[in-house]
Amino acid sequence: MAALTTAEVCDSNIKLLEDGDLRVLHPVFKIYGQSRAFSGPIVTLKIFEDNVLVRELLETKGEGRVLVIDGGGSMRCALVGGNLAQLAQNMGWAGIVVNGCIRDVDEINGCDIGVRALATHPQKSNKKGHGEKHVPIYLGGALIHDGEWLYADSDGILVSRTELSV
Ligand SMILES: O=C([O-])CC(=O)C(=O)O
Repeated sequence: MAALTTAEVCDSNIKLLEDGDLRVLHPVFKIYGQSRAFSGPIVTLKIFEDNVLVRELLETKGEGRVLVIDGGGSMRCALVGGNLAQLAQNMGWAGIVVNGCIRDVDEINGCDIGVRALATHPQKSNKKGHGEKHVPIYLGGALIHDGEWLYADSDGILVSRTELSV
């Protein structure tokens, strides 16, 4: 998205915003990772304090996709750490957005992906494997479907029903 900022997208797509085809996530996410601006097709994941499925997805080829994790906003453990961020980078994911916490922030900030999360937490999550992949999730005030497109930069995060032309 080098040539296109989220602000410009908002300014030039008022109709899409009104219709809900383009949504702005609430400004509650902090910015981590080397990539301050990133975009790609969304893979959704719904989990709660259990990150086994995060690893399962990040072990597949990212192909420029963005993993969007609804972790229920839990402030009690981290769903992504340095190892998973490194894995995401190695597998070609563009970014990870977490409605929840992350840890190993110094390592994550060294990874060549974009990461957004609510906060940091030093404790790891459960490892039972509970959760659902590719389901609709409600995150940052927006309903998000697997396969929609995410655009993030320093100003915010957009979700679009379709790919936006850049
Ligand atoms: O494995 C975890 O639970 C998360 C983590 O610490 C990492 O990715 O390094």
